[in-house]
Amino acid sequence: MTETSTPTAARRLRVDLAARSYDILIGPNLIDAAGAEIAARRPGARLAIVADETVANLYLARIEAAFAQANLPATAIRVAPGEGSKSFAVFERVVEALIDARIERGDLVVALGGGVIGDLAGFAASVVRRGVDFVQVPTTLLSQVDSSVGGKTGINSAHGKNLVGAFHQPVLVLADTAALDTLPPREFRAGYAEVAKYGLIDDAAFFAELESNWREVFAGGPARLDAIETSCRAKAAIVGRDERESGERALLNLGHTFGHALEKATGFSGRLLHGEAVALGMAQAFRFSARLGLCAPSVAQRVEDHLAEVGLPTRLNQVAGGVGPVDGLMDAIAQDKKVARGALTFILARGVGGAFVARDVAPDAVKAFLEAETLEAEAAPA
Ligand SMILES: NC(=O)c1ccc[n+]([C@@H]2O[C@H](COP(=O)([O-])OP(=O)(O)OC[C@H]3O[C@@H](n4cnc5c(N)ncnc54)[C@H](O)[C@@H]3O)[C@@H](O)[C@H]2O)c1
Ligand SMILES: O=C(O)C(=O)C[C@@H](O)[C@H](O)[C@H](O)COP(=O)(O)O
Ligand SMILES: [Zn+2]
Repeated sequence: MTETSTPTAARRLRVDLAARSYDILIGPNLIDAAGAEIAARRPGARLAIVADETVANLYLARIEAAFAQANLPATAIRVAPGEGSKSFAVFERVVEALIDARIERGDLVVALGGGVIGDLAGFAASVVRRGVDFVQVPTTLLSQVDSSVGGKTGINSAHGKNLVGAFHQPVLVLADTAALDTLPPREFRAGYAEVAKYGLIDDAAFFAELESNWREVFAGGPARLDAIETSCRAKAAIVGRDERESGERALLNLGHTFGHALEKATGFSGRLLHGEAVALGMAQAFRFSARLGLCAPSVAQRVEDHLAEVGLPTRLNQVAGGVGPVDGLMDAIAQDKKVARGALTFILARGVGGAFVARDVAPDAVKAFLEAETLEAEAAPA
């Protein structure tokens, strides 16, 4: 896709990946500008919009109108909302629908929705005709600050989270911040976990700012826009240096080794949203770091306090229906994509903003930690 100046007034960042570089535009009402933005870059393309039913009911007509105005013919493919759509069955249906719509190599798939849709539609785009380009139009906080950027796409397996997928970068990201006005509070909160993650990884000043100003971020306005931009900038920088997670990109997995195991244990269901699992997983990563003597217990407490203050879960007893036995969690952890020759990798921390990739973490230490966490949950049921 050729680089172009944007027809709309929006904040613009760039993911620098040589021939796969692309823009991230952030601002209100970008859905209405999607036609002009895409036509400026890919005139004459045919589009297939993938959306879940909830997002389709809210925004499909508007984006279709924008595409019609820019003379971009578009078909729509609807799927059920929720993590369950990151499945082989739904993936097959989307792939067949894209082929049926005669989406060719020069055309575009448009992922309109949250991270589920971005991961699913992006993966479908990566395989149809051995790869067609796609555009991310993220409509949740989580997808605007994280999943729409970086090119990880995929679906879940019975063995665990995101175990089938591909690296396939989008050619453009249009984050319409006004779409967040219709997002349910629980979903906004879940997305906030990934915002806080950037502070915890390597930006202590950002985390401190969030501790002071999180209410403004939740309320909307400039603080929210700033938080989205800071998050995208942090992710774009890491992805630009390590597109395929051979090194530092693994830092973006802070909280995810525990979190993905918890998502599997709760059946990839609405009992625990991805962002909620990440919040709990980050609290656990810091408590585990403290247990290993890597950071002070007060640091882990500070992290937990902030996540809890915004209403995110930080302890196992807050997961509706529980998470089952520790052996089930350990099985899921053994399937984590960061495992190398059977050795476990975790993202641990020496402090707020001091995350690092810890390779060859002893399974016995992880198990003992999870047993302690489980005992504590059983002693204090919610
Ligand atoms: N590829 C990556 O780098 C990456 C990064 C983080 C997370 N993820 C994945 O993203 C997924 C989670 O994404 P999510 O939290 O966006 O979930 P989601 O896509 O399921 O969206 C959450 C819910 O909000 C609804 N919704 C979306 N936009 C809305 C809007 N503007 N108004 C009202 N309702 C709206 C959806 O219908 C859905 O029910 C997980 O599968 C996770 O693994 C991927
Ligand atoms: O982009 C990344 O890299 C991340 O790890 C971002 C995570 O927030 C995201 O949930 C990602 O899908 C997890 O990646 P996975 O490789 O552990 O499945
Ligand atoms: Zn995540």
